[in-house]
Amino acid sequence: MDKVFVKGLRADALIGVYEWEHEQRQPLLFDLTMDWDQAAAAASDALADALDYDALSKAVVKLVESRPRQLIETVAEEVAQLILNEFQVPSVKVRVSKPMAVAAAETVGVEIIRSRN
Ligand SMILES: Nc1nc2c(c(=O)[nH]1)N=C([C@H](O)[C@@H](O)CO)CN2
Repeated sequence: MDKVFVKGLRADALIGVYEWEHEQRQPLLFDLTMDWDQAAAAASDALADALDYDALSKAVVKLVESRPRQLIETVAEEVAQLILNEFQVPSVKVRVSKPMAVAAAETVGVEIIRSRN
């Protein structure tokens, strides 16, 4: 299957289980990979036939920054469901990195793959 991807998408989120994390926004970075058949877009050269990665990226940042959450697992699931339902994508891989979470690590995170029923 063809893919559309977005790498290193940043959203400044209220995210975490600790008290300070409920008040201070911190960056989350998203790597998103969507299954998407490119044939129609390539033939028509029309954005209407493509998966618009700009619109998708803006929708993801808006969702992530909209309200506080405790776990990055929750964020990953919500982002996956948004992409599946709002952009009619058959399958998506969502990788969420939280670079400020563990001082001794470059980054930590979770990765999920979800498909439409
Ligand atoms: N699997 C997870 N482990 C932890 C999370 C998380 O979201 N998922 N969150 C925290 C804290 O918020 C941490 O990031 C603060 O540094 C701890 N473990």
